[in-house]
Amino acid sequence: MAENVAIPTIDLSPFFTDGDEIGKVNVMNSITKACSNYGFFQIVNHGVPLDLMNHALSLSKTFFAYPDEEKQKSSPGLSSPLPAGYSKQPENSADKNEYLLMFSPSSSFNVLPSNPCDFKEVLEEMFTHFGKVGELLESILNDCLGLPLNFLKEYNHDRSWDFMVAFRYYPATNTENNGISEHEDGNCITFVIQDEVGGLQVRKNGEWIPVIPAAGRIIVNISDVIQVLSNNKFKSAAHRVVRKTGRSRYSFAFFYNIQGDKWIEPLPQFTEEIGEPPKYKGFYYKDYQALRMRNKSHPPSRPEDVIHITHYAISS
Ligand SMILES: O=C(O)CCC(=O)C(=O)O
Ligand SMILES: [Fe+2]
Repeated sequence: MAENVAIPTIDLSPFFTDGDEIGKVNVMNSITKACSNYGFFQIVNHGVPLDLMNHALSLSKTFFAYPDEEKQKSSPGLSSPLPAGYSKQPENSADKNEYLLMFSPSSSFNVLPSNPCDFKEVLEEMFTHFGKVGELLESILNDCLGLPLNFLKEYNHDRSWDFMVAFRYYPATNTENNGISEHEDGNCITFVIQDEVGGLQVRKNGEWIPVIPAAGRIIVNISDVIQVLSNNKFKSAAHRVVRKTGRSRYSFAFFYNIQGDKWIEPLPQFTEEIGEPPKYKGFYYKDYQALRMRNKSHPPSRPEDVIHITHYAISS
């Protein structure tokens, strides 16, 4: 494993400072480079208060330490498109974690815990802050890709499919340390904070690079939708979580998403306008989501049968 290769950390403060145009261009160049190479970077000065992130991680530890009976008071409702509420991976799952999933604070699907008492409020605040970071990053990516002003904002204006997950990964055993198997995310842009235990790893040029935990940093990864829209100009990052022995690991992931009825295909700016063939067939996002959910509910016995974005790839 490549211990000495760091994931770039990018300071977003120029985007919170009036008139720092040179700073903005520098940030955009760094983000363009990270997204073109392997789709992963970290951000600081992103607008999410450090106290809030620490408080959220600490309340999450309190919540997951409750007996199952208490946690299961937040079990998901049946009609929810994703299991909003508390769930545990089934015993036979390769992934060893339990999690609490929520949609936007205004969603009627949410089943948020009433204990610890300020957890619900802190989760909702986290969601709102992450949503703002999502909008900021989307507008930066829009400009990095050279798309018309506000193109992605208008194309992806419906925020109802965004969701956030608080995770607890169990300590590794002597024989087994998989927290989440290698994957790419299906949405647009993912934001992750992890506690000091660490364990998130990114694949770069065939090597696994650990993302070293650092308070206040948000890890950003480009996901499949952006990879398809940009016809592979920006890469959807392969990553996994490896568990450590002796300690549980806690993290939050925010999935800045796109509404299911959206048609996703490589944009003309990256295909016909530059004489490049599209690398993907178009698809409705909800169909891709359904296939990905099926991977989880009915895991194929052969790894090569797991559906990835390559399912829509056009072979050249
Ligand atoms: O817990 C983490 O650090 C990352 C989780 C993740 O990759 C995912 O849920 O897609
Ligand atoms: Fe992921």
